[in-house]
Amino acid sequence: MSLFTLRRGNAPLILSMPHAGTEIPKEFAGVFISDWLARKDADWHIPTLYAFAETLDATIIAANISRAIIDLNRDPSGASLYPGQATTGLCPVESFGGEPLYAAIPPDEAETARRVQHYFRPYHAALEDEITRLRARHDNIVLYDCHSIRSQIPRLFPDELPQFNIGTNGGASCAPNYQARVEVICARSGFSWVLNGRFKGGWITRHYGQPQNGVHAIQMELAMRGYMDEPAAPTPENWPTAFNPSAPILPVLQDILKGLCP
Ligand SMILES: N=CN[C@@H](CCC(=O)O)C(=O)O
Repeated sequence: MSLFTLRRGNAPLILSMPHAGTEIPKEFAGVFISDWLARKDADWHIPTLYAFAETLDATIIAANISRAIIDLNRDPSGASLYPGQATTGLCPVESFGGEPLYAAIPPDEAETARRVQHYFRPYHAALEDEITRLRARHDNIVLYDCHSIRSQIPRLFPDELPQFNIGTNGGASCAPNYQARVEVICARSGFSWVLNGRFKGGWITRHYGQPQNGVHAIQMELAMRGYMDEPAAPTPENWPTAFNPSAPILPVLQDILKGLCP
């Protein structure tokens, strides 16, 4: 089983999809209460939604392994993304909604360290290599971290999430003009949007976003209603729903990536 899928391009644009994975390696058979629960919070259909980025010659790296094994968008030290707020951790022990994931004992320190070595490091080594490769060709590159989440998860946010949630770590992860390009397109799209609202950018955005070194990172958290139906209460019978190939947000995403990759 390959841990991630990599498409190398030559444009100054990398798409990272750390939560695209839905595979549960055999060694985790019986570890979770159910594999459906372990996969429930995946960023469903994200590689399909952004497949058009190949025509821009973007580099695309997408995880194949479920975030329940290890979360590629968390600090490998284990530090919380949002101290004091509800969130999920490096080796999450519960779903976004707070349901316990493990049938028996959750991972201890040694098991977490093993997963970091075996499942976390390879994705980040590949991502770092791609950043280095493209920076050698371009003075400035964009790392666009692709995410999506169900529109309503009361444990994480009280109201329905805006359609487009742009995260730049409070403006620290990219130069102002990159952030502005995305803001302008979202503002004229007619969809709801917010900059550095509930989702400010996870560890990938915060860690790799170094505008002073020509690496501009932006996280885009999409509300899933923009490209798939969302049942009021997901169950194994009704979730995940299919990808909507006529997703109304698709032209907006195309404009955003073209704007970041002129
Ligand atoms: N769909 C995933 N969402 C991201 C959000 C990161 C953030 O909290 O800003 C995640 O959990 O990593």
